[in-house]
Amino acid sequence: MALQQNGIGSKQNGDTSSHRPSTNGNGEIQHDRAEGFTFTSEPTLEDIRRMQTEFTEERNWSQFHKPRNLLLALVGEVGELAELFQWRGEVQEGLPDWTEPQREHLAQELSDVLIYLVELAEKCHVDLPQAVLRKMALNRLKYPTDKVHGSAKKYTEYKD
Ligand SMILES: Nc1ccn([C@H]2C[C@H](O)[C@@H](COP(=O)(O)OP(=O)(O)OP(=O)(O)O)O2)c(=O)n1
Repeated sequence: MALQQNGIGSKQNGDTSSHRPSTNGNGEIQHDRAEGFTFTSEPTLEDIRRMQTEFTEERNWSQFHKPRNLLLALVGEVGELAELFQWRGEVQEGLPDWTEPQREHLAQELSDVLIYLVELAEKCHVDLPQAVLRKMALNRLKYPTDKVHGSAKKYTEYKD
């Protein structure tokens, strides 16, 4: 697995040949769609699950990493993430006013959230990548483009 550094706001390493999965209108994964900011393709969620399992097993911490504890840890990290935005007002996409140390701190807090989320899903036996595909399909059904285009209302507020 090739782990690459990809700082917040960077533009994907200039690697135009890498796969960039996205979904079409039917939820099928497509590749190589032109976008502004994209992620590198690795590590996958399964890679992250496996690396975190190694990390906890090496420390004999599996005994503590039960679903409820993982949920509390996840919520704690979401709180730390929120603190970075607290009292700043709205920020622009790409965080142009943030310093490099602030961006790195943000990258770390986002990573903590993802790591605990992936481990919580694992311990609950939820296959997270597949669950995301199913949920996005549901979201598309709930929010048909012709009905909601340009509106941020919740689906319960739309009249048929
Ligand atoms: N019992 C633990 C402790 C840590 N971690 C891992 C997962 C997170 O990615 C990160 C969390 O570490 P900390 O609890 O030290 O939290 P922070 O890294 O956010 O440090 P701080 O709270 O000082 O900001 O380390 C873990 O899996 N299990």
